[in-house]
Amino acid sequence: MARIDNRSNDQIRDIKITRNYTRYAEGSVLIEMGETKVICTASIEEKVPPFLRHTGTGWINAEYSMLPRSTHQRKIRESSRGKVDGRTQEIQRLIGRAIRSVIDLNKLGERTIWVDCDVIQADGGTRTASITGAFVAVVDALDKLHKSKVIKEIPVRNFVSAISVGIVNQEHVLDLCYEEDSNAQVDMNIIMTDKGEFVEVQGTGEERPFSRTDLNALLELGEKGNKELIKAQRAALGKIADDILGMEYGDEVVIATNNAHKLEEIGAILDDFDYTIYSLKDVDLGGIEIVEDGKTFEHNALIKARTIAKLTNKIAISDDSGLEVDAIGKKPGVYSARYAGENATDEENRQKLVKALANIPASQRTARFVSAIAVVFPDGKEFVVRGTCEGSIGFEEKGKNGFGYDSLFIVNGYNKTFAEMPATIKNGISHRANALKLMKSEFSKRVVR
Ligand SMILES: O=c1nc[nH]c2c1ncn2[C@H]1C[C@H](O)[C@@H](COP(=O)(O)OP(=O)(O)OP(=O)(O)O)O1
Ligand SMILES: [Mg+2]
Repeated sequence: MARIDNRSNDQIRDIKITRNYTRYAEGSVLIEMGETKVICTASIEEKVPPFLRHTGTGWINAEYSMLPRSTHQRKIRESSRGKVDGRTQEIQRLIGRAIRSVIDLNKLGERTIWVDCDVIQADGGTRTASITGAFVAVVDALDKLHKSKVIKEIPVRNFVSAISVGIVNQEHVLDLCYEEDSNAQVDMNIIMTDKGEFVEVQGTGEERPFSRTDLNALLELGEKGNKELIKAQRAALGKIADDILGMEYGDEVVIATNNAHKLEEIGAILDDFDYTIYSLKDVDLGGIEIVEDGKTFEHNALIKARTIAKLTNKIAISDDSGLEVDAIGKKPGVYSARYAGENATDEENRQKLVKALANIPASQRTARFVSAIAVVFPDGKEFVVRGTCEGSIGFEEKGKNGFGYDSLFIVNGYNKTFAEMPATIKNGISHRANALKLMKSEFSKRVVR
């Protein structure tokens, strides 16, 4: 049977979230779910209820009300009646619990956020719309506190939203309007986080009991609806949401290097990295020439990753690395690959280094490998980290493993060159390993999976 507004059973109403709707509150949102419209504000008060005084912990309190003419018949103001009715009590407690569940109250500090949800037009789902809208208002209020440096970070652990589901005319439907709500056999409100976890499920067999199969179907609908609501919250909050949640970028990365040895090492070190790793060959860019004209490892790494992210529209990870030898003013540095000239082989570079250091005594042959790892995302966001490995330069080559300057680089504490070690040892202690470790931790802060 068709729904009264012709939606499919699993379709939410049009949602619109307008931020900064009124002027004075720290957070102010108009949320519209179809014909249901609620103004949600979040106001900061620099004190807490008595039970939290001197604990350093904050609080969030919610109030809810409906304007007299938000409904078909005028509803008498609670202030005129002189008391808050049971339904209002229940709803405002629900809103408070939902918002508190995703906020780190310790990090909020000793202050209260007052959430006010005022329904200006009711067409079903006012409590769920209130929660979805209030969350956005609270984030805006917290963002203001953060921007004015009152709090060190925005203490939001998760996004939270709410939607109604129910059984109407024996069918499972999502996001009931008033007409459907008043004819529902089963009525349920589902509050969920962006992680797909439940905060609260309130379900009632108003007209008849419901089965486990019904319940499963309703939860399924609730999950779908909440996903869409959280998408709308994210879109409304833009960059603030990205900073809290990180970005979603898919699960493919390209290693932006033409050096097969580096590729192998990076692949081995990123063995536990939960992404599908591609090389330049896999994306048909093998052999691409990128001009590395930066003055630092970091800059060159960014140049390489930016180019490949742009060409592939995937996350690009690059490495720019080299050797800093103290006795010759940290040379060859960013010129390590071209030390003996443009297109020099590893062999030629090593021979040049051995000659340049011929008269330098053992004690003055200290050096370090440096690796800058850059990550550039398809939308242009980027970061770069640096790892190093300390050692010294031998008088002659030793060992057969590895590549580049490995046979000349004696690792501190090992008394062996990188070329004398198995790859598994090198990949646990190298400049590249150290940089990639930092990369992984920065990466996970910026990305949601
Ligand atoms: O673990 C290492 N063991 C030995 N040598 C190393 C290492 N790590 C970097 N190196 C040397 C090789 C090259 O002479 C230069 C990197 O130059 P660099 O431009 O970053 O790499 P590359 O041109 O070979 O490949 P690409 O730019 O496509 O990533 O430092
Ligand atoms: Mg290069």
